[in-house]
Amino acid sequence: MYSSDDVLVVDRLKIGIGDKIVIEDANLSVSRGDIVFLLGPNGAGKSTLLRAIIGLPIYRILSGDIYFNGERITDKSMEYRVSRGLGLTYQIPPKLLGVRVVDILSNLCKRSGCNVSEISNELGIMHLLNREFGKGFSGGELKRIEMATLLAQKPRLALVDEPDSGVDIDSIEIIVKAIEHLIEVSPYRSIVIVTHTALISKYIRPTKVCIMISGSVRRCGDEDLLDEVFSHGFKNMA
Ligand SMILES: Nc1ncnc2c1ncn2[C@@H]1O[C@H](COP(=O)(O)OP(=O)(O)OP(=O)(O)O)[C@@H](O)[C@H]1O
Repeated sequence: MYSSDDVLVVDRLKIGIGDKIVIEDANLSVSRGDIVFLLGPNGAGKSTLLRAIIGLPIYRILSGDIYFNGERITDKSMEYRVSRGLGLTYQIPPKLLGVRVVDILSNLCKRSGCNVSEISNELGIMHLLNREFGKGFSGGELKRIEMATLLAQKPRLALVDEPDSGVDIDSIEIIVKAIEHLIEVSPYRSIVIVTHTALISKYIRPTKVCIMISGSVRRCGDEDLLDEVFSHGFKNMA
């Protein structure tokens, strides 16, 4: 069903949070060289899908499978998946709230062999390094810090959740450069980006656009699908 070129395969995934079914029968495949944009209305389950792929424990896999680089990772821990090279915007555990940004980046760089100053310069966050993670950042500052934590993981495949939301027109160029950098460090030259806006597509052309509605991926196509969404919305795709 899937080709040997596939880097990530999500096969008929059903996800529950508590008693609620949030993802129903979701399929997604990412091949070498794929720049995948995942779009969909609010509450469709896009963030949940990314978090289930990375393996955050509250997202229970009820059925279906996830394969990364040919290996079935459905039952593997988040730590294992990250060690294999999957990366999602860093989710700060509550016990680390209050830790300085520089300490979090240093910790990630120690593992991956990156350079905190280089990454901080790239994202323009040098002046934020000594502030506490999770406290009082503007939306745009937070996005740049999140992108820095993702770059610091040097993931083989980055899953990027709404990098362009709440980001001003000047900062979007910084975010776009970081995304290009993530594609460069990916041995597959692949990435998955959840986005709501056309803003990012002005700079980065998707090779594949997928539409998620009510917990399942309804359609995938080429970048022309973006025009359809921005002209007609998601109504006709349900
Ligand atoms: N921790 C949680 N507990 C209960 N319900 C949750 C939880 N996380 C997500 N959900 C629910 O799962 C559904 C999908 O949410 P999700 O955040 O994945 O959607 P989304 O497509 O990313 O939306 P948006 O575009 O608004 O960011 C929503 O109905 C949401 O309320």
